[in-house]
Formats: sequence, C-alpha cells, structure tokens
Amino acid sequence: MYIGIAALVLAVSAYIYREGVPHSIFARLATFWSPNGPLKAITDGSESKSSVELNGASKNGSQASGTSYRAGLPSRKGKEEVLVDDDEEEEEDPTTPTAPVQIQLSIPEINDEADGGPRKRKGKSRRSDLDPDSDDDLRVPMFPALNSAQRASRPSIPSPTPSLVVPGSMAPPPLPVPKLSPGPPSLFPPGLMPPPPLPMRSSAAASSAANARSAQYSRPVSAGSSSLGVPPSGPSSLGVPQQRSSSSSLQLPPTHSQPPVKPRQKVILTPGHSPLDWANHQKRLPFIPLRRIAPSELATHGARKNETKIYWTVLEGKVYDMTPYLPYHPGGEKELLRVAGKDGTKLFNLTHPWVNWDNMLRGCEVGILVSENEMPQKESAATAGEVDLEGMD
Ligand code: HEM
Repeated sequence: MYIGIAALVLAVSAYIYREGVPHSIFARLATFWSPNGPLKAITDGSESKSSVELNGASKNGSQASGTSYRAGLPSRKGKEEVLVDDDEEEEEDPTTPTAPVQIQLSIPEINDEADGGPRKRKGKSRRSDLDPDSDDDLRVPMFPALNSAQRASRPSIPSPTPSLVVPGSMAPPPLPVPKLSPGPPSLFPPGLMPPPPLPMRSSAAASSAANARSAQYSRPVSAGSSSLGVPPSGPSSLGVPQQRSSSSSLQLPPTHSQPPVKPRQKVILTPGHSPLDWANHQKRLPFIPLRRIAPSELATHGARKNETKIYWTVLEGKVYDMTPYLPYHPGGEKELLRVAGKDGTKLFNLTHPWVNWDNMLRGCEVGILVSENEMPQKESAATAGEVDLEGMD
C-alpha cells in the first residue's frame, strides 16, 4: 500500500518536474471529473475551446496548410494563446516570409521547452503532442511533426542559447563570426571597405612647399576656385592642412625651377649646321698655335670696321676665333657678333650659362688675352704682322 502510494507520488512528482505545468494536470482531472462529461468540459473551458477549434481545423484537411490553421486564430482573440501566438508571429514573420507556418508553429514548442513557464497552452499541446497513445481525440496535432521533413528543412534560426534547442536534437553549429584583420580599429562597419584615400599630399611640408611654388609661378586664379575646377575645400575633418584659397593641392607642380626670363630666341639654322654637324666640323679644323694676344689686336677682329671678316672673342681669358661657328650658332650670327672684338664672358653667361663653351670652341682657340705691358717688345713691335709665340707654354 505505502509502496504504491510512494510510487504514485514519485510518478506525479516526476511528471510535474518534467512538465513543469501542474495546471494542466488539474485541467485534465477536471475534464474527466466534470459531471457533463469530458467533451462538454473541454468546449466550455477557455483553453480547451481552442483545442476543439484547432483540432477541427486540422480535421478539415488543413494539416499541411498553414493558412487554414491560421484562419482559426482570430476566433480566439483576447485569449492568452492568441496573444502568445501573435507575439511570436511578429518575431518570425520578417525573417521567414516564405514559410510562416513552420516558424509559427514550431517556435512555440521550442519556447515552451525553454522557459518552462506555466502557460495554459503548454500542458495541453504537449500532452496531445508528446503522448501519441492518448485517448483524447481533441488534442492538437503536432505540426509539423518532430521527425517531419518540414521541420528538418526549417530555415535555420540562430539560437542564442542552447535552451532553445529541441530536446533530443543536436544544437546547431555556432554562426561563423567574420574574422577581422588585426590592425588599428576601423571607423567603418565590418564588411564594408573604407573609402579610397583622398588625392592630397600627405606631408604638410610638401603641401606647403607646393603651395608656395604654385602661388609664385602659377597663373593667378580667382579666389575660391582652382585651375582644375575643383571646388575649394572647407574645414577638413581629416586632419589635412588647409589649402589657401588661391591654390589647390591638385595643381600640377611646376616643371622648371625658374620662370622663363624671356621667350626663346632660337633661329632656324641652315641645313648641315646642326650642333652635331658642328661637332664633326670642329674636328677637321686646322691646329692654330696659341699665342699672347693684346686687347688692341683683339679689337681689330670686331664686328665693325673689320675688313678681314675674322671675328674674335674672349671667354674667361681665352681668345677664340668664332668665325667658323657663326652659321652653327642656334641664337643666330647677329647675337654672336655682339661680342666680337671684346670679352663676351658676361653676356655669354647671362644668355646660356649651361652651354659648355670650352668644349664647343676647343678647335677655335687662338691664344690668351694679355695686357699690353705683358707683350714682349719684339712681339709688340710685330703686332701689325704675324706674331711668333714660340717658347710660350
Ligand atoms: C661664342 C660662344 C657661344 C657659343 C659657343 C654659343 C653656343 C650656343 C648654344 C649651344 C646655344 C643653344 C643653347 C640651347 O639650345 O640650350 C646657344 C643659344 C643661344 N645663344 Fe649662344 N653661344 C655663344 C655666344 C653667344 C653670345 C655672345 C650670345 C649673345 C650675345 C648668344 C646668344 C644666344 C641666344 C640668344 C641663344 C638662343 C637661346 C634660346 O633661345 O634657346 N650666344 N648658343
């Protein structure tokens, strides 16, 4: 007797512990103890009424149709079951628009297992679902079944806690977390590429230097605009130094270190008088023995009153006969004759200091310029004629 009672108590305790809803037991007992019979008690009860309607809907061949199943829900408006279903439906609809029925019907079962709260519907649905041998014909069918293909093909819903997993089934694998590359924290959300860097100079010094050069040599531009049509940049939030309104960092740097002093004055040389032709012609010039040349002699080879038509000039103390070079001079013969009969070093360097005159006129050198006092007597006496410079270094 005691053993039987103890076994019964243990069984009831185990059932309550497992189900967690003692109210369902009382409702079930009240159903069978009702004087009007089990069916009337069920139809009168609020939670049992839903079972009848739902079961009726399922009997109309709507087990496979979620729409017909949902059509019965409005009749239970205002009841707890409806509120619970609506809340769960709102959670699932945005994520599973194509299979609303599966989500709606399967999630409540999972939640019931998870929270174990004393919901009225929990005991009824679980009793009818998990007890296939029950003699209650009004139980709500499990839809979809636990081992159905629909449940297996149910869209994966990320389960934050393992308690949402149906008992007896494996927990879904954790969602893959996108690996972020190690580095400085990015200001952009993961998965999005940062915008390309702005085409600006990274160095403030380079930027300021470019601005200085541009402001000095570039064409004047109106304030607030650049030569490239780029609108002026306002206060920058990227830490880029502010540009002056009269210049732009997009402006091309100047390709020369100094502005051109004057336009080019190159002349069109006659054919066969290119710089390369002069280089070849200079090699064929006869050797002229060097000698001391006084300023008075140099003056006789000037541009004016020169009947000899031989033109000399002096570059850094060396006397050159520039007559053969006249047709090869890119600046023209007229420019070259400006220094005939005198020292042309200053004018030469003012015009083209980059020209290697010493190499170009090597074969045209006739002597060195000396003062009148440095000339030997016999040489001074012989200035009108040929000068013998034998013995000179
Ligand atoms: C006597 C020695 C001289 C030699 C060997 C010489 C040689 C040259 C050479 C090689 C060039 C071409 C430079 C270049 O393309 O960059 C040139 C250009 C020129 N030279 Fe001379 N030159 C001499 C004297 C002079 C003198 C004395 C003047 C003027 C008074 C002069 C006026 C010019 C001018 C105006 C140009 C054209 C510059 C330009 O627009 O590119 N040259 N000369």
